[in-house]
Amino acid sequence: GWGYGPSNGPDKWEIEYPIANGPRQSPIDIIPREAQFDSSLKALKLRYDPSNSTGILNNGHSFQVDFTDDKDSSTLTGGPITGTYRLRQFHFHWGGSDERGSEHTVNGIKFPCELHLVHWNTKYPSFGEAAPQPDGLAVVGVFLKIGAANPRLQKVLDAFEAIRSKGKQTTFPGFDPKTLLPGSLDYWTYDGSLTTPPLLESVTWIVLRDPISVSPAQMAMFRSLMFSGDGEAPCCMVDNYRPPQPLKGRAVRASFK
Ligand SMILES: Nc1nnc(SCC(=O)Nc2ccc(S(N)(=O)=O)cc2)s1
Ligand SMILES: [Zn+2]
Repeated sequence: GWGYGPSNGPDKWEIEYPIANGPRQSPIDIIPREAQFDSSLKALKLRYDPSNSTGILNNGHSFQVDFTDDKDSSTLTGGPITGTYRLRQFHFHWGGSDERGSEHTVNGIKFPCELHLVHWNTKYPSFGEAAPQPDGLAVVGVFLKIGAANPRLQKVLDAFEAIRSKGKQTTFPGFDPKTLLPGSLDYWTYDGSLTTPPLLESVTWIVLRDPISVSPAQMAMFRSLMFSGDGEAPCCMVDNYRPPQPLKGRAVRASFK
């Protein structure tokens, strides 16, 4: 199956997923001076209920924190989207060292890590039905920048000993993802895709301008996870990011001047 190695990584995905060369692929390089300020863009409204967080899972590509999404209790509204999108999970992408790891870049600059909060449009009955629709998903991206240790992030990292290898999961109750957001919700937005197979072109991307902090020691903890399962040759989970894709004429709008 697909992965991030030399034989199954991003340059090979087009073989099984030809949409990899589609017109609205993600991530992209964001060039702030080429983004169009759009005064009609609304403020992002993120309302998350910590009681909706259920578990944390190593899925062999990243790790994700899953949320119960059978009610409108953890939602994204406002911003560039119409209607209500429900939070399903959040996960991260990171590098083997601090100078790479993010999927989106800004003026060609890579961050060491990027957080994705994945939401689906409640005009569809479920995530699975929304995922293939052009307006099916909305992902909020948050950059992580090397600085002071992030105590809120540390709560997630403290669960890692239970999910070291592929397929491992454990309960992760009562976590509020709002604690992982920067002070400002100013954002760039564009029409894109999932950044991993099946690379569905169904994502309204909302990338926050301001990063949150992560320390070098915390980045080392991300790199202690394994792509491999128990009993397989151990392979550190690093460089699980897709590089920027061609913009192909898309507009990138900014919610701020
Ligand atoms: N019918 C379907 N069910 N599930 C899928 S794909 C599962 C899924 O959530 N994939 C996913 C892949 C990439 C991203 S990302 N990195 O945020 O663009 C988010 C989510 S298609
Ligand atoms: Zn992602």
